[in-house]
Amino acid sequence: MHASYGNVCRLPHELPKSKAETGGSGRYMAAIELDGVTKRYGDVTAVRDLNLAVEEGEVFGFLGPNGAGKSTTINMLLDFVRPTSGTVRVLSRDAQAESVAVRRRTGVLPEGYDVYERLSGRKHIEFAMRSKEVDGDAEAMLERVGIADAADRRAGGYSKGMRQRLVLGMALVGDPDLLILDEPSSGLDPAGAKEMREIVRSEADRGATVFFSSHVLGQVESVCDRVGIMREGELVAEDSIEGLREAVGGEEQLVVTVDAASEEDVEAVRALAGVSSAATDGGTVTVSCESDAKTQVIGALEDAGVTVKDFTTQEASLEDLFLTYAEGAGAVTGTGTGAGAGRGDDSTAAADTEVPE
Ligand SMILES: Nc1ncnc2c1ncn2[C@@H]1O[C@H](COP(=O)(O)OP(=O)(O)OP(=O)(O)O)[C@@H](O)[C@H]1O
Repeated sequence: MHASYGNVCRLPHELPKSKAETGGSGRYMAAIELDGVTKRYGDVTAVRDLNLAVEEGEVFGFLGPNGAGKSTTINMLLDFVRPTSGTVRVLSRDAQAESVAVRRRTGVLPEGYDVYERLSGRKHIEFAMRSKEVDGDAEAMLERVGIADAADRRAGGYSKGMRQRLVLGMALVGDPDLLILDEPSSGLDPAGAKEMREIVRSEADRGATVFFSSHVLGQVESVCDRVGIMREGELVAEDSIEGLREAVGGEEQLVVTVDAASEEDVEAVRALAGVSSAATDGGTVTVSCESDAKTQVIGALEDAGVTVKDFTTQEASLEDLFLTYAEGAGAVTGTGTGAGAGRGDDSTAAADTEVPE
């Protein structure tokens, strides 16, 4: 059995104090800390002066186009690759000097993991338990990842998605403090992708840190607390998705369906702070505004006696943001004039959109 760590990783600068400080102690609790990390392969600088901190209990999405340095970063976390300069700490330990201890507390789902063709799923989980020196219920783990029915079949006969589920089960063995998932949705059907999201959230809820790379931005958007975007070896963005939206100055477009609205009604909306424009055709009111002004817009219309039947919003999707940061495309405006990428309303934005390569 061997693993190849294909993708992902990022580094931090400043931790949000709300989650990073614990119990008034003032101590930052970082599960991953990269400080001034550079990795060169001959003339190629795969990672350049990377500073990144991922908090304990955080779900962090590590994004970037091909060749951005994600895999190299992940490999440095696991001491499969050593930095040319800088320091890497994982679970408060030195990633190089204490790599065995780090790996014991870390569950890894590598990209392109090869299963033992002749061993059953159950044997794989039992193998992971022995490696981690933990006891556990292999059957229950297979149940959790949705392949209990195939527990005693040879993994060589598993489909791609079943193999992915199996390797996820192996990563979850021993309730690791840190989960590193490289393209975890790869090969999964929509139900499997949903289950994966639920597992990621439940792992975070029990206190684990989840660091995962993905090109499926809908998945990232729905599960990550923060994301980091790598470009040409450098971390070009690190924030919550909402924070990235604000950083690129994106406004939202609010389309309100009403019984009837007059120019006078719309004037009240235009007067609100955070509203840059508003117009009506009588049956709908279209407003460009800052995200937190939406409630006031609806309120102002209702105060003016207008009956609001429905409304939709359009905002920059993670795909828009990704293209802005990773590809250096034009600014995201949230009104359809941004990076040329798709957008949707709040309920459908960026669902399972693959990053263009
Ligand atoms: N062992 C190596 N020898 C030489 N160059 C390498 C090696 N590993 C990575 N590189 C180079 O470092 C850069 C970053 O590669 P890396 O695999 O970290 O990118 P990535 O973001 O994971 O890409 P992808 O999304 O395609 O997996 C690339 O230019 C790559 O060619």
